[in-house]
Parts: sequence; C-alpha cells; structure tokens
Amino acid sequence: MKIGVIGGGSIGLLFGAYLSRKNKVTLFTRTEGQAIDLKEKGVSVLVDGKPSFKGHIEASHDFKDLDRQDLIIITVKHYHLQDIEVNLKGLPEDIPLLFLQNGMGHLKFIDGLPQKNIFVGTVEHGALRMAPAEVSHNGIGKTNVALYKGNKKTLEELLSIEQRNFCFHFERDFNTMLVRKLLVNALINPLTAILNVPNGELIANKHYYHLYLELFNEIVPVFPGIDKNEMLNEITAICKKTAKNRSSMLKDLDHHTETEIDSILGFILEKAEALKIKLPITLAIYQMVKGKEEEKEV
Ligand SMILES: NC(=O)C1=CN([C@@H]2O[C@H](COP(=O)(O)OP(=O)(O)OC[C@H]3O[C@@H](n4cnc5c(N)ncnc54)[C@H](OP(=O)(O)O)[C@@H]3O)[C@@H](O)[C@H]2O)C=CC1
Ligand SMILES: CC(C)(CO)C(=O)C(=O)O
Repeated sequence: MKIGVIGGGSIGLLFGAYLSRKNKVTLFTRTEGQAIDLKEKGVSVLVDGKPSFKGHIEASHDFKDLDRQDLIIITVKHYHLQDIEVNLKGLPEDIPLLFLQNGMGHLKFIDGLPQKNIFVGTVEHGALRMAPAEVSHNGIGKTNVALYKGNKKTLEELLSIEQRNFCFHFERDFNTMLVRKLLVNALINPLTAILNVPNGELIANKHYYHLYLELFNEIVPVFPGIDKNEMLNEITAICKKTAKNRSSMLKDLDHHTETEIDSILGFILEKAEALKIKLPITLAIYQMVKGKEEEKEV
C-alpha cells in the first residue's frame, strides 16, 4: 500500500517509520532540508531511549506524488491545516484521508473537503521528534480510528496492520471517540499549562484537584452522551499514569510554540454557546492560556 504522511513532526515521523515496515511511505514535509535528510537517512526510532529500528521512506517538500497515494495521513496541527488545504482540495476525491489531530476544531475544516472517504483518529502513543530524521517513541499505546464519512472498507488494509508497539483499533462512533479524548485534553492540558506542573500534580495537590473537579463538572454537561463518573475515572487514571509528564500544552508554552487551545477549550466554548450554556471557569482558563501565548510571543 502507498501511504502518504503529511507533516514530519513527532507523530508524522512515528507513523512514517512504523508504517514503512510493510508499506511504501512518503513523508510530505514543510521544509526541503527535512525531506533531504529523510531521504538520505530514513527515520530512526528510539524506544526507551535506545535505537530500535530505522524506517526507510521517500520524502518530498513540494507535495509531488501526493495524488499517487492509496491513503494520506495528516499529522500537522489543526492550526496548520489551512496551509495544506489547497493540496488536499486538489487531490482525487477517492483517496481516503485520515486526520490525527487532538481536539475537535479540525472537523469544520474536514467538512470543506471534497474527499468521499474521511477518517479521524486519536493517538494514544507518546512521540517526540529528536531531530529531523529521528523520533523517540516514549509512550506505547494504540491508535483509535473511526469513519467520519464514506466507506470503512477504504481503510481496511491499514487496520489490518499489526505490529509490536504499533496497532490500530477501529471505533464505531467517531463523535464519542473524539469527545472522550477532547475531555482528557481539556482537563489536563490547560490546567497543567497555566499552573506549570506535571500531570500528576492535578490530583496530588488538593487545591488543584478542586479546580480540576470544578472544570470537569462545568464542561461535562456540554456532552450529554458521556458517562460522567466513567469519564472522570478515566481522566484521573491518565493523570496518575502520566504523573511525571509535562502535558503537550505545557511543553508548547515552554518552547514558545502556539498551543492547541482553540481546538480544545475553544471548541468546547463554541459548542456551549450554541447550546446556550455558560462556562465561566472554562472561559477564564481559555483566556489564561491565550494570555500565556501572548506573554511568550508564540
Ligand atoms: N506528539 C504526541 O505524542 C501526540 C500528538 N498528538 C497530536 O498529533 C498532532 C501532531 O502532533 P505532533 O506531531 O506532536 O506535532 P509537531 O509540531 O511535532 O508536528 C507537526 C508537523 O507539521 C509540520 N507542518 C506544519 N505545516 C506544514 C505544511 N504546510 N506542510 C507540511 N508539514 C507541515 C511541521 O513542520 P515543521 O517541523 O517544519 O514546522 C511539524 O513537523 C497534534 O494535533 C497533536 O495534538 C496526539 C497524541 C500524541
Ligand atoms: C494525555 C495527555 C494529557 C498526556 O500528557 C496528552 O495527550 C497531552 O499531553 O497532550
């Protein structure tokens, strides 16, 4: 199978490397330099800090041959989707697309695309780009995939790929799948980013835990289909399991990079407004993260 991966960041490199073991992968990068590096060296994957394997891939920065892929996986952040819109809109309508962004802000973008078969996914792996052609697989999880529109059959080959440390799980309902991940990120990411603490502190510090519960109780009515207790237990278990980790939003602020707040709390605030639900705590936390971005001149 010919798989195109757009974006040579942490997730793009991770997916490119693993999928290249059984498929012909081309990574579409923003810069020419990274494409040259990848073509020369392949992608080196580290697991537990040690070299694990090398993925041999093609790479291109001018998006040549994007229309020759059997599947395209999009791994740029939601705020960079506009930059590749013209490339996606120019593709044949029957090429299946798989979007792996956190949050739910990307759904509006997807609705504007002509492709007939579109999938969305949530990634439970932890990955970090160490160099243009090197990625560290820090947390081994799975990738959940659901059909957003079209025919599930177009992704069956990808779903059948089983590899140690890298597997796919098909979810029947894209909305529930994305909302559950959204709630995890809505609780952990903004609070850890503002408070400048690792994930576990949200549970360990009784004052932060109080704030965490207040935020959860305010947001959860926006998603009536979600089992409240089960969801809270799931998020709390993730805080404990990743207690020492700094969330991706906190890392973004550390690195003076734009955060995904608009696709996470911004999306929830928009949805609440449409339902005429007021979310004062969520709005305050959203503004604080936006303020941090401004302070850090991201
Ligand atoms: N990393 C992780 O462990 C996890 C990430 N996710 C989600 O996956 C998504 C991607 O995350 P991640 O990989 O960490 O982010 P990164 O910032 O590491 O990667 C995004 C990549 O997109 C590239 N890009 C931006 N614009 C373009 C463009 N016009 N053409 C081609 N490439 C472009 C960037 O290129 P350049 O480097 O040149 O700027 C960058 O390499 C996010 O939504 C994130 O929340 C979900 C779960 C875990
Ligand atoms: C699950 C969590 C919160 C782990 O840190 C994450 O996905 C992130 O940091 O974006």
